[in-house]
Amino acid sequence: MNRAAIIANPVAGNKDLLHRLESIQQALSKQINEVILYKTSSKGNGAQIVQSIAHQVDMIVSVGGDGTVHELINALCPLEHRPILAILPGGTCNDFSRTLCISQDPDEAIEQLLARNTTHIDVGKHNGNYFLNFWGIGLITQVSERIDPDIKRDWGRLAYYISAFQTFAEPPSFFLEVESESNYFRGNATMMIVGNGSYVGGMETYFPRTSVQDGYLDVLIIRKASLEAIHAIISSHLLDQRPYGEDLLYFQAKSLRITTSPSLKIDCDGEKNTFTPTQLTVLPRHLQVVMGNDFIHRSSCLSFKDLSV
Ligand SMILES: Nc1ncnc2c1ncn2[C@@H]1O[C@H](COP(=O)(O)OP(=O)(O)OP(=O)(O)O)[C@@H](O)[C@H]1O
Repeated sequence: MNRAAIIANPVAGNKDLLHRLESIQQALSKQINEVILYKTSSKGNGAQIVQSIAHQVDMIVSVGGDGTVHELINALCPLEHRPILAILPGGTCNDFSRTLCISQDPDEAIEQLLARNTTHIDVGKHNGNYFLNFWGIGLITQVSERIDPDIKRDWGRLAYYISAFQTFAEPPSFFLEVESESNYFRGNATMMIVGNGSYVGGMETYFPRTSVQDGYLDVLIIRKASLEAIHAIISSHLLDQRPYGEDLLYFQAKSLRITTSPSLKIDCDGEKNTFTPTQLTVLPRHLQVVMGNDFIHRSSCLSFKDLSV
């Protein structure tokens, strides 16, 4: 490997790694001829940096949270030559780094970066936007929109759960039509979430068994935010089975066509810039990433006990 670029977001939640950027650069320089360090100057600058350097580097290291990773992969994924992506978790939730089993401890994460064990992972795509972790509408969007930035800064991941409890008291309801290659749903719903990775808000709440290498997106539609639906989700965790119940629907898909009434704001890896209707597809093994030590082991025990798709 000849060249790498570190792209760090100085305003992301966890500042531990920011003070160590020069030492990370030096450590990588022992293995790689040239390592360039960039600090983003504003939202969108990370994407500009990727567009200007991607053809010259073999690896891009994201230092920041899921918003930073999301911005970088949206510039990386449309390219023909895509450098390897490495993630050093420097945000608040760091969902995608967790899916890749990257340690949340800065020293261990740097060790894993230096080991440079890589694998290829699936990427989700909707209307020209790319996502690694999740795509959602309804309750999930309202939960993250209601998060108080002061609570997020002081309480980190807990802010998501405070907001979830507040939103659950008055869940949204909308008309949803979803068509995949093997499933069709039409009716009222309170939330739809599509997972590529398994973490949302720092926890494996919806997709503890999803794989980023199976060529499928996992789809969960919650018709009603009822105790029955919560019970079905908790039971699926405890029993290692697909969530099943009157108030929800769970399936896997390679492509989805989604319409809602009214049009809804989409939460995609935590970014909320797009609206329904939309079409989703999965790009199998589209991106080469640096993985954590347990990734291979975790991937080998991901299937549900009930194997039907
Ligand atoms: N220099 C900058 N100034 C302001 N915003 C920036 C800058 N660089 C990047 N951003 C934006 O900051 C936002 C927040 O960053 P990020 O999501 O990585 O951190 P976080 O919210 O703490 O982490 P997480 O999403 O994992 O909870 C992202 O949308 C990113 O595009």
